[in-house]
Amino acid sequence: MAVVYSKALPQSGGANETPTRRFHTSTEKIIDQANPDITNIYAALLYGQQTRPDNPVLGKRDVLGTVTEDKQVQHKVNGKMETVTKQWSYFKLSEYKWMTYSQAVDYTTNLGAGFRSMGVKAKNRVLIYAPTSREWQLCAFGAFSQSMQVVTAYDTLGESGLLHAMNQAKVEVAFLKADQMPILARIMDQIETVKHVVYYQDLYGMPDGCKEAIDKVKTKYAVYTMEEVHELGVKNPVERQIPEGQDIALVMYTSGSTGKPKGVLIGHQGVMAVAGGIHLFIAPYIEHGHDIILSYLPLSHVLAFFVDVYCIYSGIRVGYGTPRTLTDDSVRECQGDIKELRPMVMMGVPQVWNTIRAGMLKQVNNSSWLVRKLFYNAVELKNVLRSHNLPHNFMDNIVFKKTREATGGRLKFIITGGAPINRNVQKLMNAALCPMIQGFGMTEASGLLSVQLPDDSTFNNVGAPCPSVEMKLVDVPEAKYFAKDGKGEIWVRGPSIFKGYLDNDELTRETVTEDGWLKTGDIGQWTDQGQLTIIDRKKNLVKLVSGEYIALEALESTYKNSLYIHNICVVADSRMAQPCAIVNIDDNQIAQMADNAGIDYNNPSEIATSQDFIKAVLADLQHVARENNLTKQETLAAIRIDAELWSPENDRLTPAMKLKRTDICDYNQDKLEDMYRQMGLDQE
Ligand SMILES: Nc1ncnc2c1ncn2[C@@H]1O[C@H](COP(=O)(O)OP(=O)(O)OP(=O)(O)O)[C@@H](O)[C@H]1O
Repeated sequence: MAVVYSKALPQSGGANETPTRRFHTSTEKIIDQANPDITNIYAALLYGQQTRPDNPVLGKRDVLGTVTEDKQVQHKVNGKMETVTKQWSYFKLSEYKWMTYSQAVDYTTNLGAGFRSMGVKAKNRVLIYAPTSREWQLCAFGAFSQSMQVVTAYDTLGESGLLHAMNQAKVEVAFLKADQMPILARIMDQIETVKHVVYYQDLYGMPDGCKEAIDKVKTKYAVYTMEEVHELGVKNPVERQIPEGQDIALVMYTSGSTGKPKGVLIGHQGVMAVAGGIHLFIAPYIEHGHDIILSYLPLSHVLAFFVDVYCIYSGIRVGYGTPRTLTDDSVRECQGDIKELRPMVMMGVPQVWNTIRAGMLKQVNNSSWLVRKLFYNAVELKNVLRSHNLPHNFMDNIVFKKTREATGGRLKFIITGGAPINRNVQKLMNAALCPMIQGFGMTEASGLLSVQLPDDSTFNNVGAPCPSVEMKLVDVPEAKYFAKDGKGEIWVRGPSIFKGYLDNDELTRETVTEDGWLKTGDIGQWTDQGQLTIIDRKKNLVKLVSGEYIALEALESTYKNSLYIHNICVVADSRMAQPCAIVNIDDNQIAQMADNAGIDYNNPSEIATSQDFIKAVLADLQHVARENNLTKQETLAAIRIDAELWSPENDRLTPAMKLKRTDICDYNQDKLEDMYRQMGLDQE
């Protein structure tokens, strides 16, 4: 009999809403804390210290140096191949060095005492503007040990965003990596409330320009290294001032996919309710005190943050890595983070998995016909066997040995979230690596709202509601989504819901109802097994000229099946009968793709605008549409290519790797207008 992952509460639901559903084993009670009675984030670390004091918990690699290499790149110029020399620099890293629970408690207690002796008090705010690292998390726990609040700012955030976060949140202390100091130096005259600046640096040192920036910052602020603050704490010990559950832990800014990031007030108990909820169902799949997770996604994003906290609480070691050093190819004279750490669990946003998939398929597609056939059939077979609960791991040693070894060979399951994952990507990862589970989360819910279990072999869903929330679907009449058909906007309620937006009560009232339901803005549907499927986001539903709605994100996820594209932004409005798209193709790969498609060109810089190449890519995308049974009105009518790789650095993606639609359209205005002309649309 099929498992039912969530259950409807009796006597719930109404004319415009589905019954309320909860995780199948917690229909009586929503989980509101981690056990035993852990309602604040610092207590999660203390719990680890009490239960496994000498177990390693936080691991990092030191940067030992850099290695610069010349690379010969082939380019076709005026019909002739030319070789250009480019310089690339790579990090050389140490092995992982671990801090035990006891050491982490001592260090953060001293750091908190250090903050206190600088004059920082409970409820004051410490802004962390640094990449994901052990230092990031130690600073956060140091602040929590004295009931200070942490304000998060993505390390890729530009000057204006950083200034906005610092001034809006009335930050007292700014904590940075030395590399970020030049940015602080540039905006320091406009910073209003900061009194102290604390920085850390790599063992190897800091990049050019940072020392001068630090000197400049010192003219206005008291500047300390992290070690100096720690030493201050050692010399001036004070009692820890552990927060209450209802205290605010974080001012976390959303990723900004729908506009300006909003400052979300997240409570300690909210995060620990999520941790308690996860523990209820994930504990059987984990070897606590032994398993390791690789943490490399931005800690300023809720997804990475709550997973780290859960791991610290439950005894999963957290090893820090960076997107720049994950694989062996990206470092020198050492192994990449994945192979060095050999994690059992790893998390990623769909963009990460899409890149891994493209790498795998490139290798497979370059092999002989027989190997290709064997590989693709094995992917299908392993998924089928898994879905019937039949033995399938024997295939790992025959077909998937290489792909598994590339990720250290110990992965038990991988987690994807933050945006929809393509079914084919999930299928491939299930087979070539290990089970991939999909979660659905939101900053306003302290992280997790729903997630699949590791032995759930179904696709196109984000699992059951987390035991820390209850959920219902509510009519969205303008888009013709009705609860009576089992569809509607996802509303959630529970202890993990946020405490409001910073300085924006009006938006808080619009987002949370008086009786505590958070309106997620996402459109969902229940499966027969009680899992949630996300059909789209309210803001990304677009009405076509026919009056029908199309779901942009869902379409993008489908079109990513084309191996031509690195990323895609589907564009539609009420003048159109069919959508069009801006397609992002990596300019390092475009020449190879054009060669494969037999397209003639004189210079690679011409390919993105070559009509023949555009036609070839569009034809492939239309083929993908047919293969996936998209309707005519969901099929792309035209495309244009943007060959500058979209990234958070060039403002085309949010730091959580989601599309920044407005920015993408602004940067490609000419291309859009050209496409609209081709589609016979009036210019607005
Ligand atoms: N597995 C998933 N599938 C589809 N969408 C997802 C998934 N996980 C998260 N999301 C989307 O991410 C949203 C939450 O993201 P986050 O809190 O980072 O802010 P954002 O919505 O991206 O940014 P902003 O609120 O500034 O526009 C959810 O509301 C949902 O739309």
